[in-house]
Amino acid sequence: MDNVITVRELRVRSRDKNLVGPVSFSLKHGSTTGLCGPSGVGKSTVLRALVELLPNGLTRDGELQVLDRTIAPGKGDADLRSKIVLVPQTPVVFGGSILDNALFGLRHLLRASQEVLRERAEKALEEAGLWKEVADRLDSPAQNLSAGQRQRLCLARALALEPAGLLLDEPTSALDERSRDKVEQSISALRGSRAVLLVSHDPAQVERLCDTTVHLDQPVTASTPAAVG
Ligand SMILES: Nc1ncnc2c1ncn2[C@@H]1O[C@H](COP(=O)(O)OP(=O)(O)OP(=O)(O)O)[C@@H](O)[C@H]1O
Repeated sequence: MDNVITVRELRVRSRDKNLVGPVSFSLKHGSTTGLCGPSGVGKSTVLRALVELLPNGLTRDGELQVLDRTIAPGKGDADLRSKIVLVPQTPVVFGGSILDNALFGLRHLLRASQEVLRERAEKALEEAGLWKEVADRLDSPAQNLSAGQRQRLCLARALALEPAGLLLDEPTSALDERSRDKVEQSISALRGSRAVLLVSHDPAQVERLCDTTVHLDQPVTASTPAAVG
């Protein structure tokens, strides 16, 4: 199976209004795909649709296939969300330690000894490019990390689940150049091992990190000629 995610004619609707799409694309194992388009066109909404975490009132149709499973609308579950993990634009850091944060999610999904869980979390911190900066303070509060480190901690939390696909929503939009470079290095290192869908407003970043690009156009509505026939 080469494709981790395949999407055909995906649309997101709010009651009778088409908000997003139709859009079709596939994410190949080991490749990084940019998701681009003007503000408000629906990039974040597409990411949420892929993990079946749309806000109340929004529904999707069209085909969504994750690995060898077709996900019917409304049938997303924990299994889907451990294989495909969404890292939101604003890093969510919980009140505990750096290690607690890296383990969050994994603790709920993996029945394993503390030792095994910790190994997985440490590996994920390494993969996210944060290990060297936090190895000597895993028990200190995650809230003390810088914005760039928080973003990489969220990446580590996602990677600890060993997902086949990662959906990254503008992971560097709030960062200075130095922090951005570090996050980009971490994303770059995922090439070959994960399918990554990266929402970015920055064409240079897409050029640096992505193998292919999906351009999201304004939604097709019933009144536009493109929707007829
Ligand atoms: N819960 C909701 N109910 C109704 N409409 C919504 C809801 N959430 C998002 N939308 C609408 O869906 C459209 C797409 O929003 P979305 O945030 O996905 O765009 P975006 O391309 O990610 O924008 P940006 O680049 O500014 O982050 C917008 O018109 C937005 O107003």
